[in-house]
Amino acid sequence: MLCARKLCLASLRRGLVEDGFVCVRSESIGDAYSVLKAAHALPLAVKERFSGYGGSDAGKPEPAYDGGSTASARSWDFSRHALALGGKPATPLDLDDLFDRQDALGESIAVGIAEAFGLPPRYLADLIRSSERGGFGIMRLMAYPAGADVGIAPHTDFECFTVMHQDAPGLELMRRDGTWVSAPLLGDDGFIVIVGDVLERLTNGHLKATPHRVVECDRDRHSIIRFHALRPDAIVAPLPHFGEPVYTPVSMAKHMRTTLTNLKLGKPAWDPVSNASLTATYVYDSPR
Ligand SMILES: O=C(O)CCC(=O)C(=O)O
Ligand SMILES: [Fe+2]
Repeated sequence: MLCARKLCLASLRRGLVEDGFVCVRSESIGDAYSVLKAAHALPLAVKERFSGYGGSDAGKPEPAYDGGSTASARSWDFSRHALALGGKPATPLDLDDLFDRQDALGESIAVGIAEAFGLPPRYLADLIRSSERGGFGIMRLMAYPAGADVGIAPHTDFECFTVMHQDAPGLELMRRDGTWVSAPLLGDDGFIVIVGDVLERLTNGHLKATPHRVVECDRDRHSIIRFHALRPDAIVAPLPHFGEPVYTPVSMAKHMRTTLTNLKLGKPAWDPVSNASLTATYVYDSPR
């Protein structure tokens, strides 16, 4: 008979391979949405003083991942690693406690994914955090005003995996068969985990980065997103037991730099014709 742990790992594996996402239960998100709403309600002049705020109201719109649409998303972004752009403070918020809780959940998920795919249990967990400052990657506290046509255009996330929470419907995920499904509302303690570009590359395409988008909402919507990235110097290359490599090696830092620079140059991250991510399969001529 299969033990509970094995069943759990088998359903994690099946969900990530076949659907591209899984739902997990954890500690409640608590009062994070009241912090988020208060931060979004700050006057524009205040928001402009912080590097971590982005939105068209502050002249820093969310990139058009598909090269054409205008996203309504506004976001307070926070990271413990390199987000102090232009010498401005990142946010007026104290987000350390939420970030720590996200780190703890991310670590459990990283161990689960490693075990589910036959890797040493701490293989990913040790790459997604530094011992001094905690987890890599960015937390986003997002707001989508009611009524816009596009909340956020289709894309895949550039990091290893993403943990998502929403307070209203709007997030859609593309399944492996190309159909879009609405992400479920899971209550205070339920989170959606999706695959990022880095996990696709590490598994040599065994897992595919999960395309997702936020569609028009008829009421204000908020979400709390956490990207789990690898340490910047980690080389992302297909692991040997996933067969003959079909992805080129690249450092985490270079993958981020390349995807973000391309977006700034107007090169989309998503191909609306083939309905597929462009970033997950970038070909690199050198890892750094
Ligand atoms: O708000 C959401 O649910 C999705 C946000 C997202 O996809 C992103 O920030 O990359
Ligand atoms: Fe995303």
